[in-house]
Amino acid sequence: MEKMLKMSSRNLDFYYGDFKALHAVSLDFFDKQVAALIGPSGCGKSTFLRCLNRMNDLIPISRVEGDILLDNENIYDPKVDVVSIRRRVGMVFQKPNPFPKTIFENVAYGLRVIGIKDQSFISQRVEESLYHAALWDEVKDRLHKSALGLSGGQQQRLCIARALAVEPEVLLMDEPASALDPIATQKIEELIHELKKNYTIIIVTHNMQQAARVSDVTAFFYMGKLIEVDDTETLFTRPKFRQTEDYITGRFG
Ligand SMILES: Nc1ncnc2c1ncn2[C@@H]1O[C@H](COP(=O)(O)OP(=O)(O)OP(=O)(O)O)[C@@H](O)[C@H]1O
Repeated sequence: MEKMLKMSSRNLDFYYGDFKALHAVSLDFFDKQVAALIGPSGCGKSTFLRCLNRMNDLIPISRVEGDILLDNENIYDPKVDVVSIRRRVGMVFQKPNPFPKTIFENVAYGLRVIGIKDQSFISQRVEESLYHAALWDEVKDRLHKSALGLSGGQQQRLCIARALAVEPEVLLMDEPASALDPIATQKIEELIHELKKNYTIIIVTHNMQQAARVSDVTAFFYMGKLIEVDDTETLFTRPKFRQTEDYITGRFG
């Protein structure tokens, strides 16, 4: 099947004040694929991820040069509405960050923000989102209890449900399992496998086994540069560059 280009960065430079954190990164992401971003601490993975839904706009000293295209439209074009970009490109963070509200209200939150008032529509979307985040069975009898009573792994799946509720096209995940135990991590990995049937997923991970398990393509970053991107299996078995090989064989990082 022909892969469809969903998102891409073109010659992306990123600065925190005078510090250049990304150097001319050009990278393509295809529809219904999982891409993993790997590399040693500080290489710019999270910075790059946050550029993809303009989360870095919130950092006053930051500056972006180059383009990021979503369905061929530059998301940094001044005409573009940032809120609509963040709706289309959802994000899940390293530490589960549910709001101190009920499980139901956490998932309904984004729908209320965009002005949806129809209660039966909201209820239906909450149920669907929890179902797609593989959490419905565990919470269906306690929807109106606090989200803070859930386990860490459940909270992270709740955050995924919250992101799914507004029907994003792309899902960004910044080390979504690094704060979780092995069983909760496995559930998140299985979930990623299911979600890629409907979404483009881009995941930052420190865990190379995880990248190998969940992703179709892997991109290796080093010191703010994209060194190499390839099919995950190829990158992990026949990397083209010395730095990639050194990293994946554990010589540094
Ligand atoms: N808000 C900020 N202000 C200034 N510099 C920053 C900021 N955030 C990140 N940096 C710097 O930008 C570089 C890239 O950081 P980034 O967090 O993107 O790396 P990373 O590869 O995701 O690292 P890690 O795996 O440790 O999370 C680092 O040198 C970091 O110190």
